[in-house]
Formats: sequence, structure tokens, C-alpha cells
Amino acid sequence: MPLVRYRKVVILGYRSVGKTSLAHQFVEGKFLERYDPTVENTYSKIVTLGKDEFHLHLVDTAGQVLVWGGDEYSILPYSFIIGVHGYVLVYSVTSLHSFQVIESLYQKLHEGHGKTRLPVVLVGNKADLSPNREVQAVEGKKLAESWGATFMESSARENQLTQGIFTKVIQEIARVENSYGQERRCHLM
Ligand SMILES: Nc1nc2c(ncn2[C@@H]2O[C@H](COP(=O)(O)OP(=O)(O)OP(=O)(O)O)[C@@H](O)[C@H]2O)c(=O)[nH]1
Repeated sequence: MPLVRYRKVVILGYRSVGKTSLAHQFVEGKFLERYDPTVENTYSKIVTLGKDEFHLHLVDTAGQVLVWGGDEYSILPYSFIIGVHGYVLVYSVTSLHSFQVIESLYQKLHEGHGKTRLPVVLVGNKADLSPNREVQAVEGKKLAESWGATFMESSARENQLTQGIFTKVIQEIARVENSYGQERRCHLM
């Protein structure tokens, strides 16, 4: 029997950027038209990648949590840091503000993890609303590159694109873990 590896991934981003819609599309295969602000939801799915099986535990957070206390994104609960293997950071291509929030959020996560390299997939969602764009793809790509992370644009309406995000984050976790292994081997030599 193949070993099933557990991976906990937290989805973060500003209000209404499509975090729940992406998680729902990924797990249920359906798009959610209605906006219902999230408190916090978790989803589980077994993902098979080649010969490996992963138990992906997704935490869909409330965008609202990033504006508590009037001081935007100043508070990051420990549960967003401890025991988390990777992150899907989501902004909407139709909201420059949501992109700015992501930049600041990443810094908080980076600090929370002692400035180690983080497995992150940066997602510019709502790409189907391109005529209302406030963030160009090249800006998202540049930001992700500055973190050594992966960048994707997506639409929660599109199942294939959405599957790609969560597959990618599992691959990113492996990539970062392997890079640490290599760094350690280098230090020993
Ligand atoms: N056109 C379009 N609409 C989307 C997309 N993703 C989400 N939406 C819509 O945007 C609204 C907000 O989506 P949610 O998934 O609830 O957003 P959220 O980030 O979870 O919001 P919070 O719970 O406030 O954190 C809903 O009406 C969705 O139908 C997308 O890719 N394209």
C-alpha cells in the first residue's frame, strides 16, 4: 500500500478574492456564485501525484481576519504558522488592494517562520474578469519570483486551473523540503 503523506495548506488572502470558491471547486468540482463571508472552513482530499498519495488538509481562512482591530493584517494567528506545510496566497486581479495585502501578508508569514523559505503558490484569481483588471500578470509573476515561489492566474470557475493550484502547492512543499536537504548536505561537507 502506498504511504499517504499528510499536508496542511492554509489559503490566505483579502476578503472576497475567491478563497472559498477555489477550495470548493477543488474539492466539490462546483463554482459558488454566492458570496458568503467565511469564518473558517477545512477541507480534506486525497491527491494522487504519480506514485505518491497525499492527504491534503486545506484551511480556508476568513479574509475578515486580516482586518480585525482596524489595523490591517497586523495579527496572524499561530494556527496559520504552526504545523502548516504550505500556503496558497490569493488576490483578485480586479483588486489592487488585495494584491497589496498579499505583499504584507507574506512578510508576516516569513517572519512567523523565522525567515525560512516558504512553500507558496501565489494566485491571481478572477482572471475571467480580465476587463476589470487592476493587477497585471507580470506584477504577480515578479512578486512570486522575489519570494522564490510559484505564480498562477486562475478562475474559480475553471476546474482544471483550480486543480492545478493545489497540485502545485504539494509540489512546492516537496521542492522546498528537498532544497533544505541539499543545503544541509552542503553544510556537512
Ligand atoms: N468571476 C469570478 N468570480 C469569482 C471567482 N472566485 C470567486 N468569485 C466570486 O467572488 C465572491 C467571493 O468569493 P469567495 O470565494 O466567497 O471569497 P473569499 O475570499 O472566500 O471571501 P472571504 O470569506 O470574505 O474571505 C463570490 O461571489 C464568488 O462567486 C472567480 O474566479 N471569478
